[in-house]
Amino acid sequence: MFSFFKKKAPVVAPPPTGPEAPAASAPSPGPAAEVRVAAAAPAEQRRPWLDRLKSGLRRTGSGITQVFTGTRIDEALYEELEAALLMADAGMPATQHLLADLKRRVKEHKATDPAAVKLLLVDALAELLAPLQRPLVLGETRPTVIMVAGVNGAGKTTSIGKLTRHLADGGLKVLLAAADTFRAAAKEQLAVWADRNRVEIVSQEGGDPAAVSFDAVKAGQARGCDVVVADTAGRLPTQAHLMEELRKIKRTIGKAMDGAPHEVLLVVDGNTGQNALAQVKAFDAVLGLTGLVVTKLDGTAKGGVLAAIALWSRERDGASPVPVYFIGVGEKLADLETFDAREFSQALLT
Ligand SMILES: Nc1nc2c(ncn2[C@@H]2O[C@H](COP(=O)(O)OP(=O)(O)OP(=O)(O)O)[C@@H](O)[C@H]2O)c(=O)[nH]1
Repeated sequence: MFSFFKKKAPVVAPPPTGPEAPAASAPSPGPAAEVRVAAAAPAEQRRPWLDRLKSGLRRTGSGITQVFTGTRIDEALYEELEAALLMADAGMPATQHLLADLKRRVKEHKATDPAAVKLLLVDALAELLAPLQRPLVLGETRPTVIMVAGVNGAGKTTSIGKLTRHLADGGLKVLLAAADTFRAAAKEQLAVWADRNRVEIVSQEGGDPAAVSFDAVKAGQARGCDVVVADTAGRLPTQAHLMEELRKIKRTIGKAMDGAPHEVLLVVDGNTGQNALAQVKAFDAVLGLTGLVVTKLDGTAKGGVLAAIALWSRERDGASPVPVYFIGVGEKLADLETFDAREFSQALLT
């Protein structure tokens, strides 16, 4: 379970008075909303999630943990580990990074048995993944505008649905922009997930996705929404015209509200392994990503891609790492959770 917790008391601007007050029709940014942070529930409430995460990651983890069932720490063990990490789609740079770091730790701790080395690998992986762990913060502006992109079937709509439920449960007013104007069922899918009573949707079948997003942001401002989430149609990064369309959606959202979108999220299917890393790089080059959601880590043998994303993220040209806000291990509401580097490493390897 995770919730959106209040971080600090609301900063309420005094209502404008006197001759400088803006005309009633002028758009007003309104008072700053309460800042909310996607935060994990207390440890004991998180236990069912940990069990799901552990079982979801079993296929990725088993190949790696098998390396540590022997009795000796020798070059053969490291070679096997290298092969296992590559099989898990960690990629060569992250694999080399982890091996070098692990050897250093083994020396430092004078570890003498494979079980102890495995625990040192948990530490090495947790440290590599740590920069990806950052909570999603909402409410620094009102509305906070979140644009969501990804390839077809990555799990965008499902993840938005789950996220929206958490937001609504946290008492936040959410408006969805069905900017996936290609797929007729996309709007209905959003509506089903998002609890019709509490979440409003701006859509326009067959319309221009940039126009839908613009209207949604304007509607979100006018209706005093806390969050506007724009769901875009799936596309491959090789489809230049569709990537250009994404750029246009982002630009148009910026015209509707200064500084928006405040978050540009990419949803990637963890089951696609190294391909997911290629998607992250390509979408980042076009959009400038602020966060990731990694879905379908259940049942995949390629969950090592998170290590590859972490290494790329840490070396990202002059920019801060792109955090993984949420990971998904199934289709149910409870299967989407905040990402925790140590929790992930432990679930994978122990
Ligand atoms: N096993 C598993 N399935 C998931 C997960 N997240 C989403 N799915 C499923 O993946 C399928 C595609 O999800 P959608 O949310 O429709 O994907 P999308 O990215 O919106 O798809 P397009 O709009 O076609 O681009 C659905 O059947 C989801 O239930 C996950 O974490 N694990």
